[in-house]
Amino acid sequence: MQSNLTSGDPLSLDRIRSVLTRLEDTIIFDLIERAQFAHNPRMYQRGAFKELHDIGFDGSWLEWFLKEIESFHAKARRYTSPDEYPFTSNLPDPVIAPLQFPEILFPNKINANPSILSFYVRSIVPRITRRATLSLAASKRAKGIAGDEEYEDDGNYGSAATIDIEVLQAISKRVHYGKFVSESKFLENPSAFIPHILKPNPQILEDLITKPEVERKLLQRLRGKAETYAQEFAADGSPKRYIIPLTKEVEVEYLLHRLDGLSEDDVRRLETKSGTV
Ligand SMILES: C=C(O[C@@H]1C=C(C(=O)O)C=C[C@H]1O)C(=O)O
Repeated sequence: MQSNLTSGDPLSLDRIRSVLTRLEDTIIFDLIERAQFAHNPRMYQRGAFKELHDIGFDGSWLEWFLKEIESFHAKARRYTSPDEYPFTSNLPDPVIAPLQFPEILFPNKINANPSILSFYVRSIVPRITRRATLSLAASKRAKGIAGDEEYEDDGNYGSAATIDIEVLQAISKRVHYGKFVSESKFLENPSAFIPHILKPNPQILEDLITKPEVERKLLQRLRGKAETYAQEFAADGSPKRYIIPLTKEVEVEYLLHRLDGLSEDDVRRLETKSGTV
């Protein structure tokens, strides 16, 4: 399948929104898979595994999985693509030359993954694994296991972490696609944005990029998918109540730096453009 970055118009809002819709499906179905396992809070606690400390790693089980998997993906040049962002810092260089992607985005270093990881571990995992955790506790009580030993840990640390990483990568891609949305909206009407970048006004920029009807249809679509595939998520909706605002934060942050390093002439030339997407 052609990448959205190398075929057709990568700044077409319709194309970008179709990528966001596909990522919704990936996120929902991966969350359903994660919900089959108990919370397993040990996986997210730094220092909980002596075995990791013994090999010189003092992060959490999940952070170790991220480091190991993202180190390989970095060698395979995954993070040279403008739509892929790692959670791990100080990754190795690619072993083959990076692909030459078109310069679509304005140079930036925005990476919201620390916020995504924290929200996922603290808010999403406990909610979506609640049913499996309670079911595990009931089966342990039936075997005479009571108290703390009843709860939360089914030992499936490898399977659960593998799925966690798929979810995190999909949420990260979805949130950072906000950069393409912002570039598209900026080039459509630069003069609407430029005054609020030159005199930074995040609220006005957020108002300019917000499309309430798009958000309404998206949430309606998601409720339908959740009711069809994952009733336990339908009422909650917390992932989207976080992912949309964070996507917009990325959009605004990208816009705030969209003129960095440009000369007054560059800005003036942009102001005369409109509808260049
Ligand atoms: C992503 C877009 O920008 C904003 C963010 C949205 C989201 O995160 O789902 C939806 C609409 C906009 O408020 C867009 O316009 O499609």
